[in-house]
Amino acid sequence: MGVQVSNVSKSFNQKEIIKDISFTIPTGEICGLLGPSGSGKTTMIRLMIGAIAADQGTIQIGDVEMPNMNMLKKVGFMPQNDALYEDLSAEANLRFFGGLYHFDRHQLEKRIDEVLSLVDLTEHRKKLVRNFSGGMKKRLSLAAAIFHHPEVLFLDEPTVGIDPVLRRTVWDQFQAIKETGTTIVVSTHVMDEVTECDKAALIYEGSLIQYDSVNKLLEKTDNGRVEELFFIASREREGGAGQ
Ligand SMILES: Nc1ncnc2c1ncn2[C@@H]1O[C@H](COP(=O)(O)OP(=O)(O)OP(=O)(O)O)[C@@H](O)[C@H]1O
Repeated sequence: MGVQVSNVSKSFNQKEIIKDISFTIPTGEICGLLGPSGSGKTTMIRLMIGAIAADQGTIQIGDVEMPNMNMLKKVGFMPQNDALYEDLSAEANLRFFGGLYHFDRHQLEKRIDEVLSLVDLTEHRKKLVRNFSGGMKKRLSLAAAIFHHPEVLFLDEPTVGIDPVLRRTVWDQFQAIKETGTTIVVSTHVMDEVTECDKAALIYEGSLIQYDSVNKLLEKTDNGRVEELFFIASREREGGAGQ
């Protein structure tokens, strides 16, 4: 399923945080939401999953307008701060999250084995999450987010705080999930990660400054680095403010 964002705006306390954003993510692609800290990436994800309602505009997943409770069964979400139970083991966490999707006992245990293997945590399944490293927690959160075979997966800064080697492993896992036909929306402020994505939405101070395939975006730069597009936007803002 694809995602369509049409003229979406959102304010908090009279301050416009998302400013008239539109873009369309085709089915089965990885779309990066890139932007500096505070630019509005998390807010955009919360709008897309229907956790908050837009003030203006519409968001559709497939042909269903969000927020929509039924669509949540087809959507996976990995929040920025891991929503795991520290006092439970990895497998007990998954049993809890899996239980929310009404799997029967046999399916539940089978799926726990599958997702633990996918994120390479099988040998740590009995360990309490409290004793997990940051990277292990990220991988377990990913396992929970994909547990119910979502058709669209939203990942909010999934690689924050994990080392470069593990980052590679995590991206390999996202690519493997994409190969199953899942659409992935992933926010990051690590500009180099754009090359892992098919498309990227560049968000700056709540505005969408660019949306295109990653190849085309990089062609717009002199040095092949996407940061340049943010520098240009920032200079244009400053120039505009001075006029
Ligand atoms: N519920 C809220 N109430 C008031 N302000 C909010 C709320 N949620 C977000 N904001 C503000 O909106 C702006 C964008 O925040 P958001 O978390 O979407 O940015 P971000 O790009 O995800 O940043 P980061 O990478 O640091 O997580 C920030 O100024 C933040 O303080």
